[in-house]
Amino acid sequence: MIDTASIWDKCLNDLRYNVKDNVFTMWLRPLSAHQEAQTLIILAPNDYFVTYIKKNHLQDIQQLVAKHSQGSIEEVIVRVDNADRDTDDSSQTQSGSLFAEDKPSPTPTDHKFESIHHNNAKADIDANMRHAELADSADAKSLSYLNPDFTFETFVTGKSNNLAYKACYELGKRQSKNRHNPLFIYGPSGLGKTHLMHSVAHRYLKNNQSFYYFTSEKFINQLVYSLRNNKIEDFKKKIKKVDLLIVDDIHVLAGKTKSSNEFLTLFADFTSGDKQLILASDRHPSQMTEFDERFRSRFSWGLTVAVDPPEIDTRVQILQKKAASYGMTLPKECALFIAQNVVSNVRRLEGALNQVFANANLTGAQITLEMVQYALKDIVAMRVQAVNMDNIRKVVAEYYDVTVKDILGRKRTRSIARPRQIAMALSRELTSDSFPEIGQSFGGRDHTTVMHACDKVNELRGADPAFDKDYKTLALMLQAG
Ligand SMILES: Nc1ncnc2c1ncn2[C@@H]1O[C@H](COP(=O)(O)OP(=O)(O)OP(=O)(O)O)[C@@H](O)[C@H]1O
Repeated sequence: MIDTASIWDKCLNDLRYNVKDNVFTMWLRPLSAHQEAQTLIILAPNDYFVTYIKKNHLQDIQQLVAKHSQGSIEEVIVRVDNADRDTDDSSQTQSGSLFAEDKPSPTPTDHKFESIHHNNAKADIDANMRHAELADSADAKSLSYLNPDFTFETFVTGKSNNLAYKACYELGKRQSKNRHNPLFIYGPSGLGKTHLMHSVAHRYLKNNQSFYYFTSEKFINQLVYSLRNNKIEDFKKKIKKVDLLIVDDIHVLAGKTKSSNEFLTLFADFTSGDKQLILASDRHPSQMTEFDERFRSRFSWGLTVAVDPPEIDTRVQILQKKAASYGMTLPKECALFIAQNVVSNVRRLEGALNQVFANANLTGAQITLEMVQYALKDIVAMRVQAVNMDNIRKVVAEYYDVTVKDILGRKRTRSIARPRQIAMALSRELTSDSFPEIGQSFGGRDHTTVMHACDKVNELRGADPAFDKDYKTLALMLQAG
């Protein structure tokens, strides 16, 4: 029999490579595990950890446990480590069987997390039902999990992702005339490609249409398994029955000749008639040079859409929407601070938000700008960004929704002149530059203009608490950078 410590070590080792370092350090390393009969019990420090692990990592853990225990463990349970507690309150157990339906359990003590837990439990059951429904018509093991939270309703749109959103939304309509086939979505990691594709799949489910969602890795594994067991035709027949085929991370197929050739045969089926194909990749088809021309040209047959890193206001909206979905309130200045410091990846944005909530829950602190700044000090420290006048102008411009060009320009309307004065005052406070140097850097202005700006800002800070708060927020943001 394989011993528990070695199973758990192997799982942790795999998880370390699958998640970001800060997620691993914060959420996974503190877990421990022991075995009771065929059950692996994972112990977490508190209720919030249990909820978080169940929501974000339990499925991966279940798969890894199945792999490393070679089937000797049938169930994984996550529960609070009661070693330090007087009572063994088994009501705090949350479980997820490897093969059967999850068993939702009573909630943690903090009422704010009650709603998260209930939503998750319901979502997990829904997701398992979807799994079960699909398992009737196809091999359940080949199906990736359809994330119940990845829907159009939870997706925040902005300039960076609008086209991709609209293209997917059209596909989700049963009778859409604006279908492009294949739809190819590309962009860097963590920007919502999978979220959008799952959203389409949810709509297909709602319309009683069938689909297959594969990551390329799963597709390859399934293919290899089918080839080894002489079941390749059955496998393809099953896939061809569905209305929609989604293949995530298609770039992973590069260099896998057998798998990519089999994929091409499916490609033909899904880009004709009423069927639909959606592909996602980290780069544009023209940059997929590891694939030969046959693939690259086919990938671009339909519509190719990019998802780019979201703009600051979209990042703020994403944070506030996620916070609301947890039943939490995130003050605007806190959302701005996080969005300012986590710029290019929504997954990391979520990580930062989770870190804030975990911190608030563990310490009982209220969520204020100072608290957020403290909770994210490591993330902020990593963002090495000197406080200089260019940066100050950029941050102030974003905050007040004007452009850097406006700040450097000559317009005197208050909506522009005020941010300009604030940027000058911040430059004076946060850099060692002199009045004349600041004036020079702000479009060649005289030093007296800068002195006047600093006086004005000081006066307004004394007279208007809201103005003072904005100024402090900006100073904090800049210093944190
Ligand atoms: N515009 C958005 N609105 C709400 N949530 C978003 C948005 N963009 C991304 N997310 C969230 O960010 C996380 C990462 O998104 P997702 O997994 O879809 O990224 P991806 O582009 O597929 O990344 P990868 O290429 O690494 O698989 C998810 O939790 C998703 O819900």
